[in-house]
Amino acid sequence: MKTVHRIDPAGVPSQRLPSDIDRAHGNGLVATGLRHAYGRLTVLDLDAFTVAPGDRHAVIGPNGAGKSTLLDLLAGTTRVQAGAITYNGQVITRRGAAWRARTGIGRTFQHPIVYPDLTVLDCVRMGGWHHRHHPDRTPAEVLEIVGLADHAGQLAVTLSHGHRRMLDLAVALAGQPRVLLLDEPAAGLTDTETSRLLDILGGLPGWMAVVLVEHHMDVVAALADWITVLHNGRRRTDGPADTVRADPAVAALYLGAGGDDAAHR
Ligand SMILES: Nc1ncnc2c1ncn2[C@@H]1O[C@H](COP(=O)(O)OP(=O)(O)OP(=O)(O)O)[C@@H](O)[C@H]1O
Repeated sequence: MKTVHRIDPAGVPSQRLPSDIDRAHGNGLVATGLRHAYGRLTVLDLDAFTVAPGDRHAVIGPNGAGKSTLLDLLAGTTRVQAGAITYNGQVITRRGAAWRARTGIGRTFQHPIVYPDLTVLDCVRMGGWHHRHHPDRTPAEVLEIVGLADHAGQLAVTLSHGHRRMLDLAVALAGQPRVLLLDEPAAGLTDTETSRLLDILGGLPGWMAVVLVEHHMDVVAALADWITVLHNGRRRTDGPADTVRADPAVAALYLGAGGDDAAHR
């Protein structure tokens, strides 16, 4: 199994230590050979992706690199076409998003979905429905954490963009994930909101693994200890966050591919 993780079809050896990979196999999320295509366009072709407990793993890359597709496949919101996903040693490739959420894989969305008829509190209740009898935290406590306690009775659809993002995070947290997948959580946030987000994410328990897709490098710098760089659906490189962020080739990738100048922020 280890060999699979050390070989990349593009010839880029992963820098993940075998001990990390072993940990992920026993008690984490492991994807191997994920390929995804829309029609004839292959948008993801990833040899391996591992998330061990407590990881703070950022996935970066220019627009269209396949980052959201990867999260969708890990969360089960998109069906796996090729490849395999295991979680805590159990094959979950064919399991749907609701099953995965109940089992501990939570996510937020690049474009949060808001139910027009539900209050903020009810949305969080829905997120934690499978833990309603023995929640680690009540929905009201989760709202307190994300700073939305004063908005509990408000219709979710009336929230500002920044508050919708916080609600999306609250819904995910109410599900008591062991792996939290975050799709551009800082997109469109003000500086104050971003700083609040960093406080919230920085305060997450150490056992919770976080996978962060993000263009804002300051957010990545604050949270990630490991970075995978995707380009055209493939793993361009991965490694410790400081090393990858300092790599001139990574900055060039953003600028050269017509992405924003995120690598410099
Ligand atoms: N439903 C779809 N139908 C066709 N093509 C799609 C669909 N969803 C995504 N794509 C394409 O797949 C590729 C990867 O998209 P994806 O959203 O995963 O990239 P990304 O790295 O998350 O980009 P961004 O940073 O812009 O959000 C893009 O070329 C995108 O246009």
